[in-house]
Amino acid sequence: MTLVRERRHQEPLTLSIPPLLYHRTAFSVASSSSSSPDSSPVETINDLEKLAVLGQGSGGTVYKTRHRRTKTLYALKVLRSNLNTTTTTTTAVEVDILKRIKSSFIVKCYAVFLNSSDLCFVMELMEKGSLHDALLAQQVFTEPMISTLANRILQGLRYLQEMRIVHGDIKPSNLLINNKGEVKIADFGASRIVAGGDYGSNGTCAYMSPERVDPEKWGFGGEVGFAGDVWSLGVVVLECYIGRYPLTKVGDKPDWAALICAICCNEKVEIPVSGSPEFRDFVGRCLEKDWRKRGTVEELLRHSFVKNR
Ligand SMILES: Nc1ncnc2c1ncn2[C@@H]1O[C@H](COP(=O)(O)OP(=O)(O)OP(=O)(O)O)[C@@H](O)[C@H]1O
Repeated sequence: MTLVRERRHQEPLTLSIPPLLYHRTAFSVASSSSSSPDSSPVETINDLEKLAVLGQGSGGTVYKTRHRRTKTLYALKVLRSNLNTTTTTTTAVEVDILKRIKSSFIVKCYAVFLNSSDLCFVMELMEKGSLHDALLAQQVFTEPMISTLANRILQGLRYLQEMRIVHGDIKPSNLLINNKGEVKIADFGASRIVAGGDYGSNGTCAYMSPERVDPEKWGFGGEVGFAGDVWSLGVVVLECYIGRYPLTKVGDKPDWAALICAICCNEKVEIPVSGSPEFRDFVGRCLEKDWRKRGTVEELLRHSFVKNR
């Protein structure tokens, strides 16, 4: 991981893609209007040359790429081959979701190509990397910065909610930042279109809500998935304020049991007294353990901490 992070700051290195390796398939996603890359869409994967590795996730690698003719920069996420039934299903869900999305609060996907079993997602390049990178670099987040960030994530969640999509994996590495400093939601690997309250069991445990970790104790119902995304937002917001993962204490053994206990036990999450009353109330509404009492996206968008951002 350290190696990858170091490499992203190096001069672009040209990694050529073997010709004819990739071919276009029925997965191709129509690009939408507005921002500049749309006027020069990627027609084949060979239009792109790889410049550097941007990051690595559990399923594959993300590259910085450049369109050979137009010189437009894109991010290219390559999900590794040997797709089994589960990953194929997950990926098909991700592609289906991406096809429907058009929001300035969500990272744009211009096209998806299939290379035998590798899937390549051509995405909007988010030049400043992820919020996770920013936290690792010990960037200090002031309350106004956190408020703007929370407002954007909530607007993205509102858009998804209108489309009946639960993201299911809101966490710092899935929140990307562009050159303008705008945060957008990325990565729909764990997302599910809500049908009768069903939403995925994938996602990252540290940011999962109590009802996802222990549904028997906390119960479930129609809007439970959306409430889970709000919980994750609360964890992210608190993490930006504190500068480290906030639900376990410094010195706690960072094991699975401690994490589950911190998420699911009955005590309220501690919110630093140094925060403003608005900040403390906002985080408290997100990190309400009982999802039925938790703030909704609409309510939180009207909250004084994020309003008018
Ligand atoms: N569109 C993009 N623009 C710039 N950097 C990106 C983009 N997409 C991803 N990245 C970088 O690549 C990293 C890996 O992304 P990826 O979505 O593959 O995995 P992840 O979300 O970090 O982890 P996991 O898939 O295991 O949950 C991100 O953390 C980010 O730093």
